[in-house]
Amino acid sequence: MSHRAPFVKVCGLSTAEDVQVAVAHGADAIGFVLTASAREVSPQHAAQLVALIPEGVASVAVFHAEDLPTVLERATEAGVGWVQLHGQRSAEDVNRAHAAGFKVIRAVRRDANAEEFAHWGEDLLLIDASVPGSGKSWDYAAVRELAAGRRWLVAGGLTPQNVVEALTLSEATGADVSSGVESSRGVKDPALIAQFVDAAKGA
Ligand SMILES: O=C(O)c1ccccc1NCC(=O)[C@H](O)[C@H](O)COP(=O)(O)O
Repeated sequence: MSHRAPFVKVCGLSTAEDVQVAVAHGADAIGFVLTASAREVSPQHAAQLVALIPEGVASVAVFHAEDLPTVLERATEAGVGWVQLHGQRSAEDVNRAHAAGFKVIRAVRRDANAEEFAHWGEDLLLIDASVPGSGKSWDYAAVRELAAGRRWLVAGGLTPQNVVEALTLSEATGADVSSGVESSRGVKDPALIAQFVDAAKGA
């Protein structure tokens, strides 16, 4: 792990309070799920929350199976600066998102083929559990060599309790959380968001 404070992204937010708590505690990125999910928000709703995010904190729209034209349309409507691409993707998708003015987090499953771990031009790689947003943890040390030298986020099953260990084991640039800061599926708990960001930033 680098000696710089880890990059921390909190994902699947849907209320002003949750955004404000994450920002106040020093989150580097806030994610809005614009794909089918218990956490899905409309691009219009996301736009209202993006307006609360100060300059210097990344606003991220998260997608799964959507094609690039749909990604770009929804992300533009939401007013985010970044897109996070899960699902079957190509280097061309990354290029097209860049050409449209977005920074890109490309998400890969921890058990993806080795070629998917190659650098396709994304700004950040995110290495996730097999099912994104499922809250399932995995062996965070397993991809350390594969991802060495990359800027990447560890994700999947992180909590305020295990994020420091995950960052240490994985040597990732940062961490991403959703389920681990929820009181029930899709419902964020501001106190858990604060605990997570504090813990990760102290790592
Ligand atoms: O959150 C979802 O439901 C979701 C659905 C489809 C694609 C991505 C989704 N979420 C992405 C994330 O929240 C994070 O990148 C990551 O998977 C966090 O997972 P976890 O902390 O285990 O919930």
